[in-house]
Amino acid sequence: MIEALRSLQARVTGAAPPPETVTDVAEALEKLAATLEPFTVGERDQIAGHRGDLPGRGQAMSPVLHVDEWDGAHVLGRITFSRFYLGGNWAVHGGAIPLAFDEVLGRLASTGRTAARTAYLHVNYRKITPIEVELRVEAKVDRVEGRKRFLTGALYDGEHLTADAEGLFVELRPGQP
Ligand SMILES: CCCCCCCC(=O)SCCNC(=O)CCNC(=O)[C@H](O)C(C)(C)COP(=O)(O)OP(=O)(O)OC[C@H]1O[C@@H](n2cnc3c(N)ncnc32)[C@H](O)[C@@H]1OP(=O)(O)O
Repeated sequence: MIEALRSLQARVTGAAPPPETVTDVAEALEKLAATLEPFTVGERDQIAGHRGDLPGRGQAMSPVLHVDEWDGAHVLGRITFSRFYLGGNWAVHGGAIPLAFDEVLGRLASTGRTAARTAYLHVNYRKITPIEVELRVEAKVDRVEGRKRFLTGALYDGEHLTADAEGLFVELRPGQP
């Protein structure tokens, strides 16, 4: 279902259908939304974001990270921004890149440790990040100071660095949301 939704997002973004097709698609989507409405659950029980066994944790918000290496200290993986993430001139939208970094660094920050939240995320846009190209993602934990975890990450198109990020993730105290 989530994979189909990702595909739909990319198709909708890249399409210019005739008005009758727009109407048909809109009706079909409204029907689908109505089909799911009776199955609305609380956050704890929803599928999206909670299925570690599915690509992208089963959520369609950020692009899927395909993991090649992952431990408590570093991540190596691959990520492809579909057309859904198009900003302009075949470059990924500037807001989608921090989204991807937050997903990777945020998960790494909490791997094998108490959960942490993003306190800040600084992103440098070095070159255009292309749409529909498999990119290499690298991330690591640089240092831990008490509750503070400092992580860095980078996105590469081949040998070209397209963006890098530095984030602070603060360990949550018991009862902190
Ligand atoms: C499975 C999940 C995968 C995806 C995960 C993605 C992660 C996310 O996106 S989380 C959502 C986005 N983030 C948020 O909503 C966080 C909102 N902010 C907060 O909840 C709080 O401000 C929080 C938890 C970050 C820190 O608050 P609090 O626990 O009270 O910490 P606090 O005592 O103020 O600060 C702790 C230390 O961090 C430092 N610090 C906190 N915020 C910052 C900041 N923005 N910049 C610099 N330093 C900071 C403080 O100076 C302090 O340092 P020191 O111990 O040296 O004095």
